Amino acid sequence: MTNEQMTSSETEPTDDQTAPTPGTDGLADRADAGAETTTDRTLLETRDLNVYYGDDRALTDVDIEIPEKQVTAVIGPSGCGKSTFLRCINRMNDLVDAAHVEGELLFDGKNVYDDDVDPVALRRKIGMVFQSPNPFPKSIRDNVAYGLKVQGKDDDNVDEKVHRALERAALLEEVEDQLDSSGLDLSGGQQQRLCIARAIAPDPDVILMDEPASALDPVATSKIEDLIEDLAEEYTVVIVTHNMQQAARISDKTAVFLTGGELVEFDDTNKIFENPEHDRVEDYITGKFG
Ligand SMILES: Nc1ncnc2c1ncn2[C@@H]1O[C@H](COP(=O)(O)OP(=O)(O)OP(=O)(O)O)[C@@H](O)[C@H]1O
Repeated sequence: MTNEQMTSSETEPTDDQTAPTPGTDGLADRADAGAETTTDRTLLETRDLNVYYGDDRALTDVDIEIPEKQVTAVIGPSGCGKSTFLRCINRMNDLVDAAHVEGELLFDGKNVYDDDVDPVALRRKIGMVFQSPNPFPKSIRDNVAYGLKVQGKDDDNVDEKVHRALERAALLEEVEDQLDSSGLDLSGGQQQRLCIARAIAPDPDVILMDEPASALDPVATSKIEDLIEDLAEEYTVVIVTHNMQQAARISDKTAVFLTGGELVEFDDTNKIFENPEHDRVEDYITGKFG
């Protein structure tokens, strides 16, 4: 297992994890830099981003500016590159041998593909939640504490941080009396909120979500949607969804990718759904294809 693989949030922790030395990850510490809450400040930006799997291009010349502390939805038909785009943001595509990235992806002005950026540190600042809830076969407490342990912050405050993350993920009330029970004993919706708590425990700036509610029933989905809207007060959220109603309900901005990995339109969600610029986007939104 490589160092990179160890800290992808899907991966089981091991005993030999070491925390990277602060200040050597190539990334600025936004908290220390005194970053303030803003609404339209760009936090993530791509310039001419192209991604290939072998010779096949999955993303084509993508230029986008994703604002801080808002929900950006990424929609489009199957195979248009939504997940590929998401995985570029925290360099999860590094783990795919065939993947090759060209162009720039700036996080707070820094190209995450620069040689001096540590992808492990990057993934702590840009956390990820996957389609199927994937808690570790460990206690609820240890699932949430996992991110802190990897970060070398397994200190006296760990319980307080676990509580805070569970509260932030709207799960604390339901599990407060069973923190030592297995995370796998929770319902699907609770497991997904546990995974969200695990992602936010290290206090990231960005949370990437790849269809986080697609495996859940309507009640659990609704809770996750409420939570996502809430999280955007504190975090920048980028969510891939197949569900256009969900994108319309919870996002501030929507990016529409179409076949060939082309970003065809990116705008305020209301504009995309009520009056898109491009006929192809309108056709997609109105269900004429995809
Ligand atoms: N690991 C991989 N190896 C080779 N090709 C891949 C890999 N992952 C994705 N692709 C290809 O890249 C293109 C974009 O895939 P991606 O999964 O990003 O699309 P998507 O829009 O997220 O699709 P879906 O909505 O079906 O999940 C597709 O043609 C897909 O077959």
